[in-house]
This record gives sequence, structure tokens and C-alpha cells, in this order.
Amino acid sequence: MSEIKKGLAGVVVDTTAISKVVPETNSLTYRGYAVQDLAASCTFEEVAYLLWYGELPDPGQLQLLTQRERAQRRADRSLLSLVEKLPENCHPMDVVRTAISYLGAEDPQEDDSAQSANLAKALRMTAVLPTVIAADMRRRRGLDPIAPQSDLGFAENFLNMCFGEIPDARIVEAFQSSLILYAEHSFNASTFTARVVTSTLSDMYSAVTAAIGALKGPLHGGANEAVMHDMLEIGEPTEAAEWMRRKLAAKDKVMGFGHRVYKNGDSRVPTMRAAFADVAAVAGGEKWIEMYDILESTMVEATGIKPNLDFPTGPTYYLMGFDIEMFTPIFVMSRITGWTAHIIEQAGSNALIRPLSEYTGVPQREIQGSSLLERDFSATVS
Ligand SMILES: CC(=O)SCCNC(=O)CCNC(=O)[C@H](O)C(C)(C)COP(=O)(O)OP(=O)(O)OC[C@H]1O[C@@H](n2cnc3c(N)ncnc32)[C@H](O)[C@@H]1OP(=O)(O)O
Ligand SMILES: O=C([O-])CC(=O)C(=O)O
Repeated sequence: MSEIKKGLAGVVVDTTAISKVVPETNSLTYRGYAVQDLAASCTFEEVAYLLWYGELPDPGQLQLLTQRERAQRRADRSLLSLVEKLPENCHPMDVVRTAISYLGAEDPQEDDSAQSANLAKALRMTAVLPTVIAADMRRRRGLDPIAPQSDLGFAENFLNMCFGEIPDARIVEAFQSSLILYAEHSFNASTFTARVVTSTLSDMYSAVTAAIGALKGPLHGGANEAVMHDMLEIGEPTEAAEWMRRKLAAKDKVMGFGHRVYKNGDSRVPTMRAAFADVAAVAGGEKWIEMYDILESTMVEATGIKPNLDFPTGPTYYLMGFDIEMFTPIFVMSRITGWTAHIIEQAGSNALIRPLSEYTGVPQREIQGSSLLERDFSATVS
């Protein structure tokens, strides 16, 4: 029997030049740049360019990308009415998944997987998705959508479309940092899903649609929502340590902690924890900071398991005023840049992804009798 690597844990399946996760040093680089430096010095648009083209843009390249992104922000009437038709109680990730699928269906170049065509699709999806997400959040609040503005940067424009105003600059900066931190993380489950779909020579929209499905789960992107639900359930910082001990005693998974690759802390958490503190200072969220710190120290003392990026992001988005079910769609808005970079990389050096399995079912057997009536089902009927 061959050795089974359940969950592909520890298996290196391909090379990538997009990002590097080094668990030993808790570091993460995008195309060679440390993620915390990118979060401190760059806009989300610059990071998207870096992921897609391999280098940070010069002023002319950035201007071109920005112009194209801003020109494609508007969601056409048919897309917005599709969103309106979806049940208001469906999860917003269902809306995002449906929207990308729709964009594929209406694109006459859907099956053109040339690098230039894929780069154009990546930009189109990145540009229009925030408009869909903001419109969906507002309709759930009974509000009309706000049109995108072409004189605003990516982060500011999204916040304006959600809330009808541009918040304090510290909030915008923290939000932009979160987008940069969420943009890319090597062969995580959703990116790998996108690569598997691409490996069959399917199109970019199909790969992104599948990746959205993978990100939705609470063991992956859905954890940022679960974290905030837990924090609201806890209610007060004084209850946090006891809540955590109860969870651990019951052997429950605590969302926002642990990671498949990092075993000694997530490289992105210090930057996001600092952004959380900035937002809490502006929004009066000291209670959540206090609860965060108690949950972290109780978990680390009891198990040594450290928070992942979803732990600080959950309460930060809550304090920014987003509805909890919008947290994972915001993750999509950012990660779509990483997914599409990987789709382009996979398409450029493709091999069908098709692993093997070890069969553990019943041994080969004969069908008894020549018709349904003659067969003996006594062994299978309960
Ligand atoms: C952006 C992102 O996607 S980051 C990840 C977001 N996901 C979460 O926050 C969900 C909570 N975390 C988890 O479920 C896990 O840590 C994962 C899925 C992220 C990684 O898990 P794996 O590498 O498969 O490790 P696994 O789940 O086997 O955990 C190893 C041990 O640590 C424990 N453990 C790991 N994470 C947690 C946690 N969050 N809470 C409690 N115990 C945990 C497991 O129970 C297991 O203990 P055992 O050996 O006694 O059975
Ligand atoms: O790498 C992973 O397994 C999950 C993760 O942190 C991410 O996708 O950002």
C-alpha cells in the first residue's frame, strides 16, 4: 500500500513563482517582496499588478491598469437584476459565485485562455466584483446600490459603495492592508481548486467560480465570519477565557486559530493585528481588542496554537461596519488577484492534475443472477 498523505499535507505538487510561504521564519513574500512591506507601502492596485505581471508597476503601467480597472467597475443592469433575483437569505458567497459564473456566460471570449485574454478577464472580474458585493450588502439592508466612482481608488471606492461615504483615512488604510494581506497565499485550498479546474483546460471564470466554493468553507475563508459570530456569542472580555476553555475541553475547533502550513504563527497576523488596533481606536472597539488578546493568550497557553489571518480580520471588518456575512466575499474581492495569477501560471505550464487513490471498498465480485428479480440482495438490505 502506498503512503497516503491525507489532505495532501506536506506534499509539494508543483512549482510557483507567485508567492513563498516560509513557516520556519513566519514569512510570506509576493514575487519576492515581504507582504508586510507591501501592506505598508503599496496600494491594492499595485499589488494586483505585481501578482499578475511579476513586477511592481512603474507610474505609466499603474496609470494604465488603474484607468482600465476604473472603466470596468460598473455592473450592467442584467447582472444587478440577477443579484436582486437571488433570495435575500442566501449567503452572499452564493451571490458572488453566481455573479462570476454569469460574467463567464456572457463573455464571448470565455474559452480564450491565451495569457493576454486571461489578464483581461482577471482585471474585469476584479473591477466589477466589488460593485456586486456592495450592491448585495445594501439590498440586504433595504438600500439602493451606489454607483462606482472613477475618481476613487479601489479600497475607497468599495467603502463608498457600501456606506455612501469615505470613512476616516485610518479605516481606509486598514481596509487596504487587509486586502493586500488576503491577496495571495500559495497553494491554499481555493487556489489549488482553481488550478485543478484550469488543468483540464477549462476557462478562467469556471476556475474562479470553483475557487469561491472552496473559500466559502469555515476551515478556509469562511473562518473570518465564524470568528465574529464567536466573539458576539462570548459578549464580554471577562467571559472569553472561560469560553475558550470550554471549547477546548469539548475538543471543538476554534475558528481563526491554527494553520496547515504555519505552525508557529501566521506571517500576516502582526500587520492585521496592528490594523485592527487602529480601527478599534477610531471606532471605539477596545472591548474587542481586549477579548481578542484574552482568547489568543488562553489558546496559546493551553495548546500552543496561534491565530491565523482570519482572527484579527473578523473583528476589524465588524468594526468597519460590514455585515458579518460580507466578510468572506470581501476576501474573494482580494484573493481573486492571487487566484487569477495562479490560473495564468497553471495554463502557461500545464499538466492535468489527477492524483491516485488507494481503493478500500469491497473486492471485485460477480453480479448474481441475470435480472433484477433473480438477484440476491440479502447481504445489502438492512
Ligand atoms: C485564510 C485561511 O484559510 S486560514 C485558516 C482558517 N481556518 C480556521 O481558522 C479554522 C480553524 N482551524 C483549523 O480547523 C485547522 O487549524 C486548519 C484546518 C486550518 C489546519 O488544520 P490541519 O493542518 O489539518 O491540522 P489539524 O486540523 O489536523 O489539527 C492538528 C491538531 O491541532 C488541533 N487544532 C488545529 N487547529 C485548531 C483549532 N482552530 N482549534 C482547536 N484545535 C485545533 C486539532 O484538533 C488537532 O489536534 P489533535 O492532533 O489532538 O487531533
Ligand atoms: O494557506 C492556507 O492554507 C490558508 C490561508 O492562510 C490562505 O489561503 O490565506
